Amino acid sequence: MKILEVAGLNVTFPTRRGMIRASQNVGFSVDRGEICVLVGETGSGKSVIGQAILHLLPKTAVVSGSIRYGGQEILSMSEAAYAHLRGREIALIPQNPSGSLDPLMRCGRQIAEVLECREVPRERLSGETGRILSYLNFPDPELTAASYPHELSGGMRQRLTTGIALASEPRLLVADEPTKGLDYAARNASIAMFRTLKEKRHDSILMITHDLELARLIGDTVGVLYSGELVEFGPTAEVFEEPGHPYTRGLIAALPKNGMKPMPGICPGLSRLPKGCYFRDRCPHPCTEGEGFHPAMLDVSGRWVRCSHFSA
Ligand SMILES: Nc1ncnc2c1ncn2[C@@H]1O[C@H](COP(=O)(O)OP(=O)(O)OP(=O)(O)O)[C@@H](O)[C@H]1O
Ligand code: NI
Repeated sequence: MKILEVAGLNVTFPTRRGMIRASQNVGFSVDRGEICVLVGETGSGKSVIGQAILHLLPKTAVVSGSIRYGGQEILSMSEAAYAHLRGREIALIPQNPSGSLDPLMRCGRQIAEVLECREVPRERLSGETGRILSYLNFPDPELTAASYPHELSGGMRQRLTTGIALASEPRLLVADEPTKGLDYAARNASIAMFRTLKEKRHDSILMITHDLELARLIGDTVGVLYSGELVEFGPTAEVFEEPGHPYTRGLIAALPKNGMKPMPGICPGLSRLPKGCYFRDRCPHPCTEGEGFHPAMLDVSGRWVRCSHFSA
């Protein structure tokens, strides 16, 4: 059962430097209880997809395509109608936790406040707050509940914002770079938390990250973005074991554990994309088709790859 279905999503920003095509014909879906991870280098259009799902794109953005949540079209929904979904049904775990935490309120209270908004009865408040805290991988949840945000580490603050998002019982969580700027230990704590959410609560999560290893560790499915479009999408284990697109192969080879072999070249600018294959200039095996023909996403038994040479 699909909770999220994105189809033919285009997001363009008209600017003085031309049209920036931040998202092009993006399509993928997320099943209930599944973690889907979108990866790609900076500027590849990851956050724009999250913003489109959350109705957070700036008014200047030109948007087309379809985003369905639980079968209901939400991309064209009015702001008034969408306001009923935001936070309650679809919640964002923001990249910067400081902006969403109240510095003057104890951490446990910040979760309890959201529960109060949902009219959770008084006698169940502390139990419910404790239950949410237990998912967040804090060494001492009670101590954390009694602390103020400035007394927590950056990683703990990030996990607390996830707890605040969970308190409204959303059915879909969108996490934009939840591990950005965290050190090794904090990143591992965050990964453990997302694993718990998946295993114990069966949360449906769309995660946006540049961290390929994070995708491998927690994603059920992974989508690889390049210059505003998906070049590969499929079950995580399959994509990592047998990447179908040369860009995915390059990303995997560039991981530290694989010898950190950098990919030569840079991606083309989003305001002057070439006519054919966007990856052609960097491709180790550039084909003649890719010169003038833009490859479509090919579906080979549930794996989607945007390369004329892909076959399973
Ligand atoms: N409001 C905006 N106006 C103009 N261009 C924008 C706007 N928001 C995003 N863009 C452009 O759209 C492209 C995609 O941006 P996006 O933030 O989705 O990238 P990203 O993959 O999330 O990168 P990062 O890893 O750095 O967060 C970028 O080229 C960016 O400059
Ligand atoms: Ni981003």
